This record gives sequence, C-alpha cells and structure tokens, in this order.
Amino acid sequence: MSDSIGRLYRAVSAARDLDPAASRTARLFQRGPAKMAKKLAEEAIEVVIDALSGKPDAVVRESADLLYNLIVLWAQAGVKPEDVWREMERRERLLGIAEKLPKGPVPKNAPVPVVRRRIVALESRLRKRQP
Ligand SMILES: N=c1c2ncn([C@@H]3O[C@H](COP(=O)(O)OP(=O)(O)OP(=O)(O)O)[C@@H](O)[C@H]3O)c2ncn1[C@@H]1O[C@H](COP(=O)(O)O)[C@@H](O)[C@H]1O
Repeated sequence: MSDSIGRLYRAVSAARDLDPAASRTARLFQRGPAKMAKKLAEEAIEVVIDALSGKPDAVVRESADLLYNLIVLWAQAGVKPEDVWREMERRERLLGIAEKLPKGPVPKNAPVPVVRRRIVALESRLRKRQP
C-alpha cells in the first residue's frame, strides 16, 4: 500500500505544475488549502455514509478518493508519505499496533517503555470463574 501511496504522491506532486484546465490536481492546488480541506472532509463523510449504509464497494471507491485528497493536502502542507510512516513506526514501537498514544504531547525522544502485560494462564482464569 505504501508503494501505491508513494507513486500517487509523486504523481500529485508532478501534476501540481500542470495546466489547471487539463489537470484536476493542478486545479485543486490553484484553489488552495481551504478547497483541499473541504474536499478531504467531503470524502471522509462519504466514506462514513457508505460504511453506515453497508456498501463496502462504495467504501472502497470513496476511500480511494479520500486517500487522493489526503495526499494532495500532504503535498500542500509539505508532508511526505515517509514522514507519516516514520510516525506510525514510532507509535508501533512505543505502544504496539493500533494503540492510541496517551492524550497530550508525547516527547519525540520519549524512551520506548517496555510494556509488559500481565499474563494470566487461561486455566487460572477459568478456575476463578467456576463457582
Ligand atoms: N488518484 C487520483 C484521483 N482520485 C480521485 N480523483 C478525483 O477526485 C474526484 C472525486 O471527488 P468528487 O466526487 O468530489 O469529484 P468531483 O465532484 O468531480 O469534484 P469537484 O467537482 O468537487 O471538483 C474524482 O472525480 C477524480 O477527479 C483523482 N484525481 C486524480 N488522481 C490521480 O492524480 C494524479 C494526477 O491526475 P490529474 O489530476 O488528472 O492531473 C494521477 O495519478 C491521477 O490518477
């Protein structure tokens, strides 16, 4: 997936300087960050609506539009895909996949705590449940 996003990022960055009459991306850059933000928000809402409506195929299509508009906004903001991958890897090291960072700023150089979960053998849990 990161390859697809990398390729799209490069294509979007290249389209930035094209003729807005010929390139939707160039037109989006010409219209500026507010329009980009509006399009991104619209696509996010479309993904939500299709997901809640139980339309997985539409979710796929709108997710592709959402990623496109997010990548346009990244390019506008000077963010590169590898910047995001690095942050995701930092979080994974810090807290494990899909765990959210604690609220509030986590110092960039925060030591990676060794998170040890208490391992309770299954049979002892079952014993506890038995009357
Ligand atoms: N990946 C995409 C891509 N995904 C979605 N879209 C555009 O996003 C639109 C989806 O959003 P909407 O439904 O809101 O479209 P819309 O209503 O027509 O948009 P507006 O009327 O609001 O401007 C689609 O109609 C596409 O035009 C994309 N446009 C371009 N790309 C890629 O971006 C690169 C540059 O392409 P050009 O913009 O054609 O130069 C190329 O690699 C393209 O493949």
